[in-house]
Amino acid sequence: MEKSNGLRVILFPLPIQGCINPMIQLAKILHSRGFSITVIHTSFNAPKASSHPLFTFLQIQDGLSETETRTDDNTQLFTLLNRRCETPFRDCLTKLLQSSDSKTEEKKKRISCLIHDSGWTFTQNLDKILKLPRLILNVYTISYFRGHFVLPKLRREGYLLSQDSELDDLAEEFPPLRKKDLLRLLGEKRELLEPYLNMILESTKSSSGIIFMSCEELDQGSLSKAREDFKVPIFAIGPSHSNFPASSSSLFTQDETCIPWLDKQADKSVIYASFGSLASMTGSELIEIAWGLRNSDQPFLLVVRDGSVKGTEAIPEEVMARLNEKGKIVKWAPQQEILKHRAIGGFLTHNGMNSVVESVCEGVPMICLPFLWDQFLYARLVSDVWKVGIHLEHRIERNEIERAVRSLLFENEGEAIRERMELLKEKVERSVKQNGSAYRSLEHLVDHISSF
Ligand SMILES: Cc1cn([C@H]2C[C@H](O)[C@@H](COP(=O)(O)OP(=O)(O)O[C@H]3O[C@H](CO)[C@@H](O)[C@H](O)[C@H]3O)O2)c(=O)[nH]c1=O
Ligand SMILES: C[C@@H](CO)CCNc1ncnc2nc[nH]c12
Repeated sequence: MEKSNGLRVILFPLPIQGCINPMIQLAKILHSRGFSITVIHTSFNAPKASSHPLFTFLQIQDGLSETETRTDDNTQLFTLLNRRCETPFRDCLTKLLQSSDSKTEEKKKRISCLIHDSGWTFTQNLDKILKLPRLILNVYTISYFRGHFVLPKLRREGYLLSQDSELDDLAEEFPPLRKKDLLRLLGEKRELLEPYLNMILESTKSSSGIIFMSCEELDQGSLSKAREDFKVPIFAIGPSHSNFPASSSSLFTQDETCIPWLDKQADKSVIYASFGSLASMTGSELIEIAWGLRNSDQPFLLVVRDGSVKGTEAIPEEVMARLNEKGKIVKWAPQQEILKHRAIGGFLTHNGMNSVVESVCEGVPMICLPFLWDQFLYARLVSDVWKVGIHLEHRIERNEIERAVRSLLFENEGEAIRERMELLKEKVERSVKQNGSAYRSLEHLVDHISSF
């Protein structure tokens, strides 16, 4: 760890697991470069301060009620958060800026900038008052971020298909999505999509720079295009999961019995299945997934997050007994440790950004079952572009899942996928190592922040 460089950075994550993890990771990276870190966070989904004794945490009151947090319209949730947080955030930051002029040793560190999730849009209203450089942390791939601004237009025009046969075709409007993916994406409940995306675009363009946790190796061609689009400095600092694990920022309690259970399994034999912190499914979909895994006759570790199954359908006891012969079902798992484990042979995933990147960094091939939003795009990157996974094509059926597991573990297709995954993993590793493209981008970011 380098010693302090006398500068403090203020971080402001969006309060969902998939956004907290990359922000805490960024905090660890910047801290290792000598920056002091203050994290401002909402009371909703507050990160555990005690897991990060080196950082300062400040909580603001978002005033969200239980029911307001339990919506299936994510855009609505983020819009509401933006409305509720503007005043408490401004007050909190103003106080901080004032006290950093004071003389105590710790507070003397100069606040150099604010880095917030791209989903916070009210912050641009404060630029004039606070006069603090503002950078955006973007948790998407560059390709998704650039591409997704077209969604409101497609929605307005009523993106439709005339022929069933077109469903598998590439969606020219937003490659590498296929038309069927785009239909699913546009079908999501998102009442406030257009105004929200407009505000994200404005806030991004008026920022002092954008940070992506992706890199050129994962986002071929998009980086130069994004520089043209947004006209602000862009830093693609890459995923550095091996140096800075994300699991310490978990909002849920991890089931620690997973690792001893994995220790008893053969090399590359286990399918790990998990679907992130937002996706939900019906009880019968869960049962199809569980039977698909069970019928493959391979050991499996399945995460069923509390609240992720719609309705009250629990897995019937006699089914549970059959599942337990081969599998282990937990509520939340130490995912990164699991993906690192020699016993893991594949990852049945919803393709959230963090899960995909963690899987690539550990070289674990995937079976793709995206549920929403950006997940559809990463699933196509995995299956159609990088070719390091098998896509279930949105069919949640036990036979399909069983077949995918067998192909991945025992057939030529799986062998080829594993070879390509090994190459992709090495490429990304090289990128974050000294003189790699992501490494150099991080150096530029550190210089940029230090220059304010
Ligand atoms: C289910 C489960 C997850 N995790 C960790 C792994 C990941 O770092 C993190 C989940 O992040 P993701 O894989 O991106 O998934 P999720 O939480 O759904 O992420 C949301 O945010 C992501 C980033 O915006 C989006 O790409 C997703 O579409 C969106 O749903 O939580 C665990 O450590 N244990 C678990 O059991
Ligand atoms: C507000 C954005 C950053 O610009 C958070 C990223 N994650 C997400 N953003 C919007 N809708 C989502 N549905 C699931 N995850 C989502």
